[in-house]
Amino acid sequence: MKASALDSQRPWVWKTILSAVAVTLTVTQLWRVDHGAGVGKLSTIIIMMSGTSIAVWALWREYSRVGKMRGVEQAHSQFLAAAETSLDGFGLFESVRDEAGRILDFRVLYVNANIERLVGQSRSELLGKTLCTVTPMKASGSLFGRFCRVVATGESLNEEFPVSTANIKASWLQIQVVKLGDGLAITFSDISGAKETQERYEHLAEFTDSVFQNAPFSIVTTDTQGMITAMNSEAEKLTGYRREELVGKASLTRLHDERELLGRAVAIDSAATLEEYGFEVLTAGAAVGEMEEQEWTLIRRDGARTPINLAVRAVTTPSGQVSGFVSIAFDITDRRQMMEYVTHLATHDQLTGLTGRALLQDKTVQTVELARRYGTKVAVFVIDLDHFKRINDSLGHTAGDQILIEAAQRLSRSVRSTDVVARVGGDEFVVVMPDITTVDDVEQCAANLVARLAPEISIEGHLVHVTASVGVCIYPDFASDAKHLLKRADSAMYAAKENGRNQFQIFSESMLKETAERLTMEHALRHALGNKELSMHYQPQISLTTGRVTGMEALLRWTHPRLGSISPSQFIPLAEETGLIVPIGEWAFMTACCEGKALRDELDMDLTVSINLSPRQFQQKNLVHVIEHSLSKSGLSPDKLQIEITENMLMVNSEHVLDKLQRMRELGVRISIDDFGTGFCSFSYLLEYQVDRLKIDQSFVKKAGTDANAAAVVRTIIAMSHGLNIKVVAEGVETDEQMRFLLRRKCDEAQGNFIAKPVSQAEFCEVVRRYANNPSAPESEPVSGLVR
Ligand SMILES: Nc1nc2c(ncn2[C@@H]2O[C@H](COP(=O)(O)O[C@H]3[C@@H](O)[C@H](n4cnc5c(=O)[nH]c(N)nc54)O[C@@H]3COP(=O)(O)O)[C@@H](O)[C@H]2O)c(=O)[nH]1
Repeated sequence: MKASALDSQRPWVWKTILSAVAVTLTVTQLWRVDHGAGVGKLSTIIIMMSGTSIAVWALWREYSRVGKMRGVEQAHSQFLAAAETSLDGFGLFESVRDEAGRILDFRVLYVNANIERLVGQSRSELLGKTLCTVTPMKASGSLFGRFCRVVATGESLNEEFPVSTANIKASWLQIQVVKLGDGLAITFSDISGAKETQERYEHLAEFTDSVFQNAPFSIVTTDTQGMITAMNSEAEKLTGYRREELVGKASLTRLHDERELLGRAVAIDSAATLEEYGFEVLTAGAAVGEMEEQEWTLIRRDGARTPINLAVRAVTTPSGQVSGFVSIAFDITDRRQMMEYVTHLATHDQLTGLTGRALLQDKTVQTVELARRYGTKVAVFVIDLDHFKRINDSLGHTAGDQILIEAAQRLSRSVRSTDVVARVGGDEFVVVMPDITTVDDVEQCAANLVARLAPEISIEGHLVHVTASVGVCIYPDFASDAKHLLKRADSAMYAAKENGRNQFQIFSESMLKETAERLTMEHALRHALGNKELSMHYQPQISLTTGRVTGMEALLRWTHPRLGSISPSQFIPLAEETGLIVPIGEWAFMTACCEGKALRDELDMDLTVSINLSPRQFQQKNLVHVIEHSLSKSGLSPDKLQIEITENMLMVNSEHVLDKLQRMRELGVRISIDDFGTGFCSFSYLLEYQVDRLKIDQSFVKKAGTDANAAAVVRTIIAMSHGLNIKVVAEGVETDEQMRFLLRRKCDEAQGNFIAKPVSQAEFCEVVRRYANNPSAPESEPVSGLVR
């Protein structure tokens, strides 16, 4: 600022400043001071603008005239320094009035450097101009009117307003207008930055509030004592409470189940109230910075209970002090129902709705644990429907399913609600009964189960008679844990089946012994192959047309050094159950192919080797490869190998069985159906799978001479097989009479002890040579002369 500009205005400036002092300035101290220049008075005056002191003004008033002049000049320069260094724009304006004394405008008397910067004009340009020409203010505008009011009333004005004019370098201004003589002292503060920050905060607050209010989950905030301080709309929906009913009035614990809070409390101070200990339980993790979520039960306003997922977080001050908590919750009724549904699906049998195998095992373990603790007994019943497979195959799977459902319902109706009823396999059920007192009770329950299952079931107009075999084992009498309890009840069920079905069997001391023997045998069987205890025997098969030996059935033999010779009917089922049949079967294949080929070569005869394949072997993935490998290694021609399978294996209609049979046929191997007549195979299956040979089951052959029905079965099988161009062999021929019967019925081949018992490879040559030296024409000579 040029000093001359102010100098010219000096008398007025002083007049106005001094009158402004009366209004806005504070005289803070007055002294009387004596100094060399004379005697005077010092006043310290602080001008407050926008809440800040813009000038500290010391007035030294000398009593002498010279001193007076000097003091005025000094005060003048101090004011200038103060105004010029102010961070705000500062200006002095005098009223421009018309003749009637009305204010028309305000003339610029003084502006500081910040005003120059704000309006982008120099001081020299501004001085003498009026406010309405320098700013967008209109003399008719309301702001102008308020300025006039300041002059008229002496009441200062403090306002904030946005700036829309481009030539003013601020977007928001705060003005403080004070009357100064017949004019105004105006402080312009650029508050654009503060406004921007404020706007940002307001925007953020609005955004946060909108997020809070519109969040798709319930949010409830509390203070550190648990008092609810805010809740969003979703919280209102979830709890059923309106905000005003809870905010500032209730603790978060109002929304929780007292017993649940109590149950999860680690330790409770006896003097603590529900609000205190409950809130502590809810926020225990959050208070130490944990981010865990838990499932709780929310108690709604109407008392209804809703499962919720609740996450509680602590709100902390910048210094790390917990200032409150935020609880975020959502309703998990659907999720829980879904989980329950999925868990039910996974743990229950879909057809009958009964407990499934895995859950049964868990429940049995729990029941036994409780019985152990309370010294009670547990009975486990394994129930297997008799001949269910036969019914299923003959009536169809839909009927089979209905029978299973009916059986499940009958069982459920026969037991207490605390008992467990499970379906663990196709037609196998298990009942677990806790709190059994005596063995008599168990017998009664078992008899009851057998009786309740026995009545006929009406299926699609047919009355089906389904019986059941029940095996029972009692804890702790015959089993010390759940695993053995289930296993032994299963063994007892098999015993019931062996005893004739439609009955129950309780696991006993003697069965315990059998089980122990079985375990010994299982252990021994595991080492049989490695210890070279297995061998193959061969039983000749003869043609009933030529009387010649046409082939032999390879049969496994096991001789244990201590247990002696063990029958295949004993160890083959065990090998199947344990899976040992796979390595044993592989060995049997290779041995039979090699020895069979050697016998063919040694005897120089066109002999076919028959080998048995059990159902478990069909599950072996590389079965076809095993056969192929045995054939290539032995050199046996594939068409000289007969695979013997039971007719029920054709009926399972499973992909893996049918595919393997097809691939065996492609190799050139022959397929023979063993024990024919005992299963449910229809002739269409025989054709479909291009079966080469049928073996009439020994039970029919043995009775053929004495039992008309058996004879009819044998006759029918032979006649129908011939009609289908399938060869027939009768097995288990033991007598001359049986042989004659078969000859008369034109059976193709025969096998049995009457011809020769199964013998070792070495003995087989001798048997065949003896037979070849004594050939008999089957039609003319007694067949008993064939082999001895
Ligand atoms: N998967 C495999 N199973 C095999 C194998 N070797 C045998 N087995 C199966 O074991 C079951 C019992 O066999 P086994 O004790 O050897 O009995 C066979 C014959 O000895 C017996 N047989 C033969 N003729 C007569 C007779 O006149 N009377 C009489 N009481 N028994 C006789 O029959 C059995 C042969 O039956 P089959 O197999 O149905 O032709 C048995 O089921 C074998 O299949 C093997 O290597 N793998």
